[in-house]
Amino acid sequence: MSLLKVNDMKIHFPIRGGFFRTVVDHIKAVDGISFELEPGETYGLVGESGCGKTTTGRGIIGLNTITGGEVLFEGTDLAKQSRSERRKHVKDIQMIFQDPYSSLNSRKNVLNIIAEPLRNFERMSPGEELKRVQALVDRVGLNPESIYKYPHQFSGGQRQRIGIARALMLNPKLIIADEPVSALDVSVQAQVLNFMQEIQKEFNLTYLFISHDLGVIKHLCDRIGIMYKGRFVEEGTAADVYNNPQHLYTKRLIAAIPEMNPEKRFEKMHLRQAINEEYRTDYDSYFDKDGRMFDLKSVSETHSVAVQ
Ligand SMILES: Nc1ncnc2c1ncn2[C@@H]1O[C@H](COP(=O)(O)OP(=O)(O)OP(=O)(O)O)[C@@H](O)[C@H]1O
Repeated sequence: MSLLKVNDMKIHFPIRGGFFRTVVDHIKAVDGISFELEPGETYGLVGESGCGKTTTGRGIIGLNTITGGEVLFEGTDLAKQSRSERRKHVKDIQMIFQDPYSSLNSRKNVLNIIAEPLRNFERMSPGEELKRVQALVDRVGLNPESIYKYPHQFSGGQRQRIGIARALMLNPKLIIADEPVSALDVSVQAQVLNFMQEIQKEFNLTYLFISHDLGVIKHLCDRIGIMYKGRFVEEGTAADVYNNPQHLYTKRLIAAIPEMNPEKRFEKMHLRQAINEEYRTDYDSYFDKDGRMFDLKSVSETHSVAVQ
């Protein structure tokens, strides 16, 4: 059984207008996406800013109300459960956020930050709690005395490690990592991602990585879904999506990845130019693999046929 099954999920936000603030339209932030995560798998959700990635993550964890479709966690539809039933599952799904500066409470020390999720779910003696926090602080590579320090006393990479320790505190099955390294220096990004990969087996974790940068996460992911305007334009194994992209939009994301090799850099510049010439003003029209153009509205149907 899949650990997570997102089935035709829709999250529409109402736009209100007029004197009576009636609903005049909707922002279709997520408009019918489907994907599954097997236990132990790493799935990448990739797309440009505003395509609905964060809304998807928040919908799975219950922070955004789902307006259509379902989210099954270990076969159970979370949205249909009572609050107390949902609580049991909510501790199995933890989120790591983009900005380790604002996501940690600056007035709490590391001990209280890391212990907080545990205190919400389990009763434990202060001694036991301290032991667990110390073990996690050690595992994420921070000094034992770190637990009495405050977030501003750490570097960006160290703060993200504190965020990871907090997420691990409840022994979750699924971690949703929303742009976990995009606020960090390039040199630190790889360290944090490598560390996340290192602990995956040890803690039996399944990852949903959310990123605007295919280059950053392609090495980590088993499968990738490419999102555009609330829908999937393409989904497949990371190798297939990266080496054999079927959609112009995916090709464009790949072309945007900075190239370190000077010879390939030139090649990539040409690719970018060619793609830009092929594009009209928007990405709403795509070329399928036979070179036919189709409208984005039909992309989800085309996609579901393609992946069967
Ligand atoms: N609570 C909300 N109310 C109204 N609109 C929202 C809300 N949250 C998100 N949106 C809109 O939904 C769309 C998708 O936003 P979302 O944050 O999910 O995109 P994203 O792909 O994660 O982009 P970014 O990486 O910039 O956060 C955007 O147009 C955004 O303005």
